[in-house]
Amino acid sequence: MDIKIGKVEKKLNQIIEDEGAVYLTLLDPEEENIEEIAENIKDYADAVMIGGSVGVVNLDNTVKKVKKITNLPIILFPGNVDGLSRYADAVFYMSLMNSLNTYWAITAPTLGSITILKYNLEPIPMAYLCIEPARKTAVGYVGEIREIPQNKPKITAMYCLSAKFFGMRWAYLEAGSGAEYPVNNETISMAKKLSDINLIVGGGIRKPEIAYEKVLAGADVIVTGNLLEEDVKAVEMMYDYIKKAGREKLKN
Ligand SMILES: CC(C)=CCC/C(C)=C/CC/C(C)=C/CC/C(C)=C/COP(=O)(O)OP(=O)(O)O
Ligand SMILES: O=P(O)(O)OC[C@@H](O)CO
Ligand SMILES: [Mg+2]
Repeated sequence: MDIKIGKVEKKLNQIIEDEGAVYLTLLDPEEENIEEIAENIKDYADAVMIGGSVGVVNLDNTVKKVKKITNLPIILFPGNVDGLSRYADAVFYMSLMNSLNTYWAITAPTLGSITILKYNLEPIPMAYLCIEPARKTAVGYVGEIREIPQNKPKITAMYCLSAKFFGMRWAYLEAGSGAEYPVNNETISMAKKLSDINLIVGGGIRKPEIAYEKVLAGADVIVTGNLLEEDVKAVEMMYDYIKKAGREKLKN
């Protein structure tokens, strides 16, 4: 079997090339007003991520609903092997590289691999790196992480380099959903410079100015989740700032 870069990943790469930055919104299948969120993000998000650390139910229905409303690519963001749906387009095929438990680093993705093949989902190979303050969030607890400190940016950068050497094309710098503060700019810029892997940054990004800074620091993709659960109209300004930073990055 040939491993080819699939349609969704090509689209993300194309947006990075043309616009300098991608905006992904994360929807939690647990969320009650999923339709309202989908309706509001459809003109701004480049693609939709769907997933949760705990309590994932009705995933198929959620994916179908979001697909019908938005027509955007749906990328699964599985919190475990049950986070897969045949109705999605792609899946972040992720290893939580800094987990203390090999289950999250390799067993869960391995157990999911056969389902991904059978469901014909496009796997997007990604290192999932949980950075301070992720330990205090759901993913830190569930994923049994060995938290990477923010004042040691080189450690994160080395994980990104390692991911690249392993053949992964993406690294997700995750401060944790609902994090008190996001991954700092120094960590992002060192990770990008050392590894030049496609960088996704998320967790605790609530202000467009902050997303703007993260893109200029080296993030290729910005993810917001909780923000839109709290104020769905915030999506427009978030989009504007991310794309503005993307254009500036392309100029330099
Ligand atoms: C590739 C396959 C099949 C599985 C990979 C499974 C792995 C490695 C999971 C890593 C550990 C984990 C629990 C990840 C969760 C990622 C995720 C869906 C986060 C979304 O945010 P929540 O943690 O649900 O946030 P809230 O607390 O805001 O709801
Ligand atoms: O919910 P927030 O804090 O935006 O985090 C989004 C994402 O990084 C979680 O995996
Ligand atoms: Mg959740």
